[in-house]
Amino acid sequence: MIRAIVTDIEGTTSSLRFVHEVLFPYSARHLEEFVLQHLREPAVREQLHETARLAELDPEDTPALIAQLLRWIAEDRKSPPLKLLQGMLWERGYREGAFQGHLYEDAAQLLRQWQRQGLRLYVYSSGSEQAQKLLFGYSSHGDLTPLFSVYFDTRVGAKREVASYRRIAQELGEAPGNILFLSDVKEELDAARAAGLHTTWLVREGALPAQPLHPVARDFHEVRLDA
Ligand SMILES: CSCCC(=O)C(=O)COP(=O)(O)O
Ligand SMILES: [Mg+2]
Repeated sequence: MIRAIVTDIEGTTSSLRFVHEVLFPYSARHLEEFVLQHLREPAVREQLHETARLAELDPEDTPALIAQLLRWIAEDRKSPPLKLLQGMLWERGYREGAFQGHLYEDAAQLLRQWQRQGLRLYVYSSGSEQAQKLLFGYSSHGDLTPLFSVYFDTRVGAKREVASYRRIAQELGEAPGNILFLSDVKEELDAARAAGLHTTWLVREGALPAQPLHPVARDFHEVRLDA
């Protein structure tokens, strides 16, 4: 019996286009200014040090670190220090009304309905916890943060690793068989299923896979909880 739903964001609750055409370009435009303005803040320094460690750069060479972070944005690398810095700098964009978090109508409707039915709702995204809370807090459907109990990010592990889903189940105190994971990425679903979770593959655009190895849904209305 499904008691908890863990959802991905990009391509699942929210459009790829919003992330790639609004959020990522905003972070690319504002990264240098943000880093230089907040260089002395421990939270920012820590992520610059982590960038230097991962990219084998001099931690004092700020221009090289900024260039590395900009390359990671262009490559859509889910690098934890980049994701944490993006969360920090998107805050201004949301607060100033430069954009709202995109949420599909069906996702907003069904998430509310599932919560009313007594299901526990969680997010698991490569975007940082702060970035996730901003997206749902300043969403096109209002503040949806009260819907979710926990926001998991890459601190629990990478989304294509089986161990990450085992850890999530453990942290939720739920048997994996009571959890449904929603995502648009097959490799994430494969990892979740290998950990014993139920899965549903959101295919919002394009042709449905010929022989899907996971239950498929075009939108949240088609997600089945009787797995
Ligand atoms: C939730 S923050 C914006 C999305 C983002 O930065 C990202 O990397 C999306 O990753 P996901 O795991 O939700 O596909
Ligand atoms: Mg996704």
